[in-house]
Amino acid sequence: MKKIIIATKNKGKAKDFEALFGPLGYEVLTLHDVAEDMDVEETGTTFEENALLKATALAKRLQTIVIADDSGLEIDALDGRPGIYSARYAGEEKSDEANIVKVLKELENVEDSNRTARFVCAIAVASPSMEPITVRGTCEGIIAKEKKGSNGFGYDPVFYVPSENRMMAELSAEEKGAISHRGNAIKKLSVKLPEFLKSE
Ligand SMILES: O=P(O)(O)OP(=O)(O)OP(=O)(O)OC[C@H]1O[C@@H](n2cnc3c(O)ncnc32)[C@H](O)[C@@H]1O
Ligand SMILES: [Mg+2]
Repeated sequence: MKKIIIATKNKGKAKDFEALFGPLGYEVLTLHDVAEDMDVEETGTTFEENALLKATALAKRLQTIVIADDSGLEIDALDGRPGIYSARYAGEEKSDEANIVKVLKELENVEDSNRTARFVCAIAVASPSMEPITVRGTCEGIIAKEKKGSNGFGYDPVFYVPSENRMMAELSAEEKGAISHRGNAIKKLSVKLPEFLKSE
């Protein structure tokens, strides 16, 4: 089976990638499989910069092609926060539950029409011999007032997807992949990646 390496330790993200790459015949490997000790500091100021940091560090170490994803939630009423700080919004322990509680508290007095938000996903592909590339996918939604659904990860239980009339956490992995920021980024990658591989 063909293998694809994603420089992530986030198991929810890994599941999303499995839903996207599995049907194409790829086995998805993560840092847990190839470099458990690796922890790249996300010092960039954009999703793209952070995705590049993660992808290039692992590509250098493994001497092979690697993909990385840096993603997050931009809430308009919070001037785009939590943004690139989405994973650690409520503290270093990276708790999905605590992050949701914090966001809902901050939006307590914000009415429905002003609760617009989007998920953003930057994917970087790096190899030891090539200039890396990045793509960005987004997914528009509305932050709900309470949690619903148990699929997915992160902010999915409070992210209402108007086109599906459900929370992201109520979608199956396949349904999420068809409309999500990550799925949209992968669609763009499928256009760009063949060029990248040809010149490698
Ligand atoms: O850096 P890696 O190891 O990949 O794992 P991470 O969880 O730290 O990943 P990021 O730095 O990219 O932060 C992404 C955060 O944004 C949120 N997020 C990203 N994509 C999401 C999705 O599809 N559904 C819900 N929340 C998401 C969630 O809180 C993630 O922890
Ligand atoms: Mg991270």
